[in-house]
Amino acid sequence: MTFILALDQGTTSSRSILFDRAGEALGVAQQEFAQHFPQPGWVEHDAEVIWQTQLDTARQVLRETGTDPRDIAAIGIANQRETAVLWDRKTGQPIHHAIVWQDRRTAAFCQQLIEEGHAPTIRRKTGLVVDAYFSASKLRWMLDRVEGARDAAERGELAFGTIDSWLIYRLTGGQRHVTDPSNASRTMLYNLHDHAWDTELLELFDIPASVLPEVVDSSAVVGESDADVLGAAIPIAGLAGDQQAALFGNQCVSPGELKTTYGTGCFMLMNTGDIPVDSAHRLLTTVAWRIAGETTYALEGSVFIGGAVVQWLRDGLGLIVKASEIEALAASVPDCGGVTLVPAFAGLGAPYWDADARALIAGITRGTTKAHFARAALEGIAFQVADVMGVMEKDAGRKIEAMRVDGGASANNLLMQMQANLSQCEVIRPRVTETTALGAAYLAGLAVGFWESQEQIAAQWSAERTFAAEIAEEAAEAQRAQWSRAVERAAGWDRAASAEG
Ligand SMILES: Nc1ncnc2c1ncn2[C@@H]1O[C@H](COP(=O)(O)OP(=O)(O)O)[C@@H](O)[C@H]1O
Ligand SMILES: O=P(O)(O)OC[C@H](O)CO
Repeated sequence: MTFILALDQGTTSSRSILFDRAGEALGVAQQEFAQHFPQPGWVEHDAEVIWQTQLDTARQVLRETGTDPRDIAAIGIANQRETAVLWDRKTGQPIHHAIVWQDRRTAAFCQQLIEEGHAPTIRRKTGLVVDAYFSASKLRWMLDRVEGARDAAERGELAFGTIDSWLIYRLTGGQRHVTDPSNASRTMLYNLHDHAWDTELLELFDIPASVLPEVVDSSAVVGESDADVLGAAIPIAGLAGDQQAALFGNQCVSPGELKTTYGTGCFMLMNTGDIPVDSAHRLLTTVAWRIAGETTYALEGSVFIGGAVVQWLRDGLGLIVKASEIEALAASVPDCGGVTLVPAFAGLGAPYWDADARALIAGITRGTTKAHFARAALEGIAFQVADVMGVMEKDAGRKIEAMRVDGGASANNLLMQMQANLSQCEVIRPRVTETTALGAAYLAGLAVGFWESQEQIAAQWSAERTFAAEIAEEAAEAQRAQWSRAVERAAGWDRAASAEG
């Protein structure tokens, strides 16, 4: 048994990566898939397409590397989190498009929960801020709005899952309906302290317990792939939300270690060990992983729009053809020329939690060019991450001196330098930036003895490049003050768009 197959099901693409025992990626297959925006603020995926693209890429990577599926020791899965799928247990068919984590359709319902005073209880039980981001209100919406769904659910005919559950259900030919605590802790239905679905919350969201998956460890054999799917029955032995998988893959395994993943969104997670630390600044308390029944927790700052702003410059404005072109365009000007871009396309996440904020570009003058827009877009990503780091430092009670990074947009040197400047810390990029897939592979490989210990894995991590701050603290503070003025103007912009449709 010589390989681990990692499935990295992200917001914009499905990827399959084959890893060897040295933690090296031997092959990668990737497919982007359609994003559906049926109404302003709504974001959906076709769950069937998610499955098909994931399956195609898995088959492709095996084919292209000439790998016999019998040589795969285990499958590990990392997935976009919170995105809710509801399917028919008998047919295995989704009864509605998946409602994506970025979707704001349930913002009004969440506001109502806050006004009714439920936020403190929800926070205490789940570690989450009440927001449309999480799965519970999305699931409730489907049960209420899809004809016949609630009755079918009451009869036990429907299954709910985040993307991990959905993929495992399909991989096992409908045999297994499971999730792990890192994913469960993003639903707003999972009690962090009881390590179980919470009856009171199920009642509050009007969710029948019959739709829920069984919660299993993040690193354990939870089933086998159906032999017809990949050509052999392969143990499925690792599963985690993609951000937690990246924390593991980037080897932030000791308390206090943190990373930020720059993908569609940006997610900063700090390992807090076996303590579910409560944030005083609206960061999320979340499960990092559960191994052999032992839960590790993390504090998280979630930024909804990261690399997605680069996609918008590419697809929405047509300023670039490929995402990677943004670096040269942005570097062609020495600064943003006074332009600030707040990319609040889907509201603002941590630390603002403002569902009604909308994007704006401020400070445009007659001399503004597309290069200034490109540079302001990158800075907008870095400013948001700097905001999150600011509150993470307050919660941690110390200055953060260094942060590991990963994800697609971490390849951008200019962005990483901006981050080091604005956050006044070292930004450390590892040799392998596919840490999400690697984390899932490690979780799976540990469960089947492919890797013997976490120590063996830790030895595989190494830095590729470190970015140190090149501007003085006062200059960083001045830039951040300007950013804050722009954020104030984006705040609460679109109250109407959040009305529940
Ligand atoms: N060189 C780059 N500079 C800035 N952003 C980039 C660059 N390359 C890719 N991206 C952005 O990174 C994201 C893809 O990263 P990835 O980690 O694959 O995301 P996800 O897992 O969310 O699909 C896209 O939003 C893309 O626009
Ligand atoms: O698809 P990504 O990598 O941007 O991750 C999305 C997050 O899991 C959403 O919480």
